[in-house]
Amino acid sequence: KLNFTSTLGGQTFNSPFLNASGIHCQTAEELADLEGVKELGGIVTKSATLEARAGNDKPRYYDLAYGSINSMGLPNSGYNFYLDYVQKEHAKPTILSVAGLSVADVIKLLKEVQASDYQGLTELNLSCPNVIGEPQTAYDFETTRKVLTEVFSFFTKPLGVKLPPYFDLVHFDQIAAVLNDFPLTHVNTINSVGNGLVVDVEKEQVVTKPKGGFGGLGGAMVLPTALANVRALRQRLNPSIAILGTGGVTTGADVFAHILCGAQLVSVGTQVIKEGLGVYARLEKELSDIMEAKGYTSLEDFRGKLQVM
Ligand SMILES: O=C1NC(=O)NC(C(=O)O)N1
Repeated sequence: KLNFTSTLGGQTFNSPFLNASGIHCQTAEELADLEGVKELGGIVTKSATLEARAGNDKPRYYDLAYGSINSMGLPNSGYNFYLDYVQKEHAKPTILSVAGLSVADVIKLLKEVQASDYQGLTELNLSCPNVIGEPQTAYDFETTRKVLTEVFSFFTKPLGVKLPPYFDLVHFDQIAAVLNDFPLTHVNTINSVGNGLVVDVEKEQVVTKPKGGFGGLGGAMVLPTALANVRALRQRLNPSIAILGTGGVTTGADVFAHILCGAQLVSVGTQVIKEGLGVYARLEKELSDIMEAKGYTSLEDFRGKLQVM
């Protein structure tokens, strides 16, 4: 039997698989579905904002052979719904994803989480690319430091951050220099590759309505970017900060690659939309087969051990 267990923020995850925040985790029904997926190690909520949001105009999601583009705009039921949900009894650990449209909103939201009885993990989404007029906070290193300084002046529960992809090695150095100054349990990397554009040549038109068709990219096409961000941050962050790998997972080999680059847990988003929640059973089987073929019995046998030439 393979050992898939790991601990994070005081919680035990019996499997390395997570749902990517935003995919099949916005409503009570979707969250109940996730509870029933035995291969899932934990449940991540849709990023919650102070007030409920309808999100951007539709169509705001489009499926591609090589991935997806989305411009959802943080549609969610408001943080009270998700904070109530995560405080209920669950067979799996939960990660409460939260997002603020301003620093003040983030502080107000996290003060409510701190004051609640919730003992699980919280993840601050600093990287949504789709709120019209809002920047991806984590591309502004000074603001990120400012936000985390204020948050950790009162927040004592397990907290991670969801990061956008970076594309410049100097930017990996700069964001790591900020994050290493705070007692984070984890970073979750990557969020979608922001502001891509898909064109329907036959119609001579964009495929999503918000923002003139600009949206976050996910799925197979972002795997190399996701792996680079997992690897670069694993090389730079304090060992006390775990890495959750998100982005581009369609096969067990992709899960293996994320873990080889340093991921402790691995999220699946676009592929859940394409294949349904049965994808987790397939990924677990494929990962297990790869591990057995290589003689590995535990994720620790190869985590973070990517070889360079
Ligand atoms: O952080 C986010 N990343 C995305 O790719 N989309 C959602 C959204 O637009 O709500 N949020």
